[in-house]
Amino acid sequence: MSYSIVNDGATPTPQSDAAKALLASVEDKQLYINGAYQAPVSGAYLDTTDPATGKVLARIANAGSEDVDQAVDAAREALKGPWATLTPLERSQVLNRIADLIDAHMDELCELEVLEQGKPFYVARWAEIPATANQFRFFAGQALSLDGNTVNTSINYQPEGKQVQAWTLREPVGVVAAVTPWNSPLILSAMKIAPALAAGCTVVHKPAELTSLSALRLAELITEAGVPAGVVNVVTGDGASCGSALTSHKGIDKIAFTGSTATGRAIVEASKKHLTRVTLELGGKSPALVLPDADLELAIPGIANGIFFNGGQVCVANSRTYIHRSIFDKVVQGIAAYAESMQMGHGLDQATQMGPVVSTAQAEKIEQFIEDAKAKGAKVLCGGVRLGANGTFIAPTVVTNTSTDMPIHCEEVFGPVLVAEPYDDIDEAMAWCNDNEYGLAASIWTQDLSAAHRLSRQMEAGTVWINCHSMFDASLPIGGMKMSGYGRDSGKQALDNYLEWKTVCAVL
Ligand SMILES: NC(=O)C1=CN([C@@H]2O[C@H](COP(=O)(O)OP(=O)(O)OC[C@H]3O[C@@H](n4cnc5c(N)ncnc54)[C@H](OP(=O)(O)O)[C@@H]3O)[C@@H](O)[C@H]2O)C=CC1
Ligand SMILES: CCCCCC/C=C/C(=O)O
Repeated sequence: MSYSIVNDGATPTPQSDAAKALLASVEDKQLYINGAYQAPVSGAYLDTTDPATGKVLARIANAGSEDVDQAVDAAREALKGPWATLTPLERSQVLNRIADLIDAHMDELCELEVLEQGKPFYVARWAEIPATANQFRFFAGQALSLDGNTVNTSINYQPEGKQVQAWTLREPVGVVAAVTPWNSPLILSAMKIAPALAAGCTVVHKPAELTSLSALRLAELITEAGVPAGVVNVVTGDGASCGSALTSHKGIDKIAFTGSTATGRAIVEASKKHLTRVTLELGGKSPALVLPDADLELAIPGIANGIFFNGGQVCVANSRTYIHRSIFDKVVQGIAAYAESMQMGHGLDQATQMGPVVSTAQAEKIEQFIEDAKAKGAKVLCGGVRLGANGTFIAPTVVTNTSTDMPIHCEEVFGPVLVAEPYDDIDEAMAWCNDNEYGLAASIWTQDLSAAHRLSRQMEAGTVWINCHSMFDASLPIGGMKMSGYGRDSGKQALDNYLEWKTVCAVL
């Protein structure tokens, strides 16, 4: 099979003025602090490029510790009011307005993400950016029901004519550092900013240095919706200086992170100094377990989409699949045919089903996983090649004949690479599913409901899908077990990350 990229990955003309401006000239983008743009103290900037072509789109400010100090000060000041003192209904209305503004700027936000991240337009337009708006809508609803409890205590203290009464209050945890990655920039930012705002917190957001443009635009829309200055601030720059200055800052009360397990560990270390609260949504190596009775009309495209969506750069991607031997050939051939039919191209090309991965470095890393597996005897059923002027396109790949200790089989590749292996015994297959340091997600493909229930209980994963994979909704908590982190984004559970319990015990 020879692979090709439509128009050699050349950039089609975008629709929005914002995207056109990015392609027309290289602007310096500043830090968004206290409701206004300001230059970084150091005057240092980093290039943001289109991964499909390598073209520089803009230069983002590389914030240092003095800039981070200013952003944290602004967020601390904003904590005093009026944001946290608005009524729940007022906060809820503002969150709904943010969602409406995201919808109103849909094409612009999609094109920004496509240009800086590489994703196909349909991924942004039909999944991630609508889901970003829905995070704000969901948490607009949650903002209306931040209830404490009244408590019947057993305190044996009854001064004459008085009684002990106790109750709990929910209060914002304070200033939140939201540190987010490059794979799905806006939706993963919204998963932190929306519940933080619903709880009455203020935020300093540090987006990934590769994909900061859409985060800056979101901050502008948040201000336009009526969020007061200083409530949401954006510090751009590299993780080593800007990210670590933020996550080790004394003025931060809570760190909400999505990204790699290695960086998650560094953040936990940084948080120890001030005992800052941390939630972590980290890497994964999620299995798809296919039983002999699976509906293959669902399973074949479902598993293919579960790994090839967004070029496999999804924390929950089903990067391993264990398929009953009786249907193994049929399933892997079906997935390989799906892979080979995928049109690679620039994300702005409406025909594109798979764009480039985010950077040349990421493409090299993925290529190394494939080459290492080949050298150790793995068989590449399709794909396995790196293409494109910028070397950033990886053809959708299916690999078999691997062993569970090969890096491609047990480590997070974060690219369009599926490991597929046959099994004979379901207990052995379940053991393979759980024999991994990660525990983020899994899927089970069967028409036997009893088996689905039983196996979902055995799976060591924060989310188990049955006859589907990567189904997200703002109402569904997402997060991991084991080395995939702790805490949950999305769902009403996510609000707990941003709220403190206060106990009031009174003699009245
Ligand atoms: N779970 C997920 O959704 C994701 C998983 N990954 C995994 O991680 C691998 C590497 O990707 P990578 O970009 O390095 O991901 P990182 O985890 O390093 O990046 C996530 C965010 O953390 C920031 N960061 C980096 N170092 C620090 C630090 N010391 N303190 C505070 N913040 C920091 C990054 O900044 P900067 O902008 O400088 O990168 C970015 O904003 C991928 O191949 C993939 O396997 C990556 C992204 C998302
Ligand atoms: C419909 C929304 C798609 C969301 C993709 C979320 C990615 C999560 C992650 O990689 O952490």
